[in-house]
Amino acid sequence: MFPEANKGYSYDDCKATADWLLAQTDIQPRVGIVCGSGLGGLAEMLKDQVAFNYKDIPNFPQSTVHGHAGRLVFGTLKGRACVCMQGRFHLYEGYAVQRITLPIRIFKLLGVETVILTNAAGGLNEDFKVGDIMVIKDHINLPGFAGNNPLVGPNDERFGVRFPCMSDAYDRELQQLGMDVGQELGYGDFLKEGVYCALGGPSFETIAECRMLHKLGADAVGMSTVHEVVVARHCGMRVFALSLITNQVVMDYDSEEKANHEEVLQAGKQRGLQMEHLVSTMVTRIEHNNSYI
Ligand SMILES: O=P(O)(O)O[C@@H]1C[C@H](O)[C@@H](CO)O1
Ligand SMILES: Nc1nc2[nH]cnc2c(=O)[nH]1
Repeated sequence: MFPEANKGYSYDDCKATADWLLAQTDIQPRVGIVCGSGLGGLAEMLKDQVAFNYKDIPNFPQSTVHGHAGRLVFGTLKGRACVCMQGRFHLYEGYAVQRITLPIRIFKLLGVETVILTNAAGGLNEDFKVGDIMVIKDHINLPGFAGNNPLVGPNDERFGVRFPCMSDAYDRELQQLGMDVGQELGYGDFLKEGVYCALGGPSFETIAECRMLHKLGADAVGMSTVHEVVVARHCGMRVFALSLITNQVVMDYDSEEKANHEEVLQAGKQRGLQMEHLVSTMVTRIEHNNSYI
């Protein structure tokens, strides 16, 4: 009934992977971080690192995209225990959506309560500039519209309910905290809020598609994150997510601009440090405020 590739990720399989990891580190993370394209530098900030290459972790897929190192790093960020995916998986790599979201369930079984995700995205909102950081307030899951939702298949109640609510997908207190921390750090000029829309990729959008997504209410477009968010919310973890606007999408037939992965990685290099600083400061504040954790 379900594709072969989706088999083998039962609760027990996820538990086996989580237990395998926990047996090799004393770090018990409460915060799980997923780094987007070119944004893996955050993992380097972790102290007392215990790192695993994805190829060595039972059941883990492999990273195949430039800018996604393929390491799971445990460590502490300003004293708080974290686990960080230095590289994520995408639909366009050929993995089933249930497979690319497996690490999120492993986060849950490791004891993670809050998930922080970053991504690189194209700006649809005409007020956005390259280098802007967008606090994600909501998403449009276009692969999900077509039935490609990570929760398709038998539901295991140990993870969550059959029909999870998504109207509160992005934790409102964490969004506010993100905006406050960004202002305190002096990022006001390039800190935005908005709606992220995910497509399957790997082709970038046509002009007509960008115009349509803009009309639908999306502020930024990418190829990830929403599947991870659905799985994180299904199993009750809180979510905070940031997009780095790495390029302006092309909306005009007279434009000579062409989206490409190199400019995406380049924008990550230019704004990476500020993204890392925002996330690490968020992590500190989550620790200091018991209402968040
Ligand atoms: O993993 P993210 O969503 O940051 O990666 C984006 C989407 C594509 O994988 C890639 C395009 O340049 O960057
Ligand atoms: N789909 C999509 N993903 C991106 N990731 C970074 N920029 C873009 C973009 O313009 N479109």
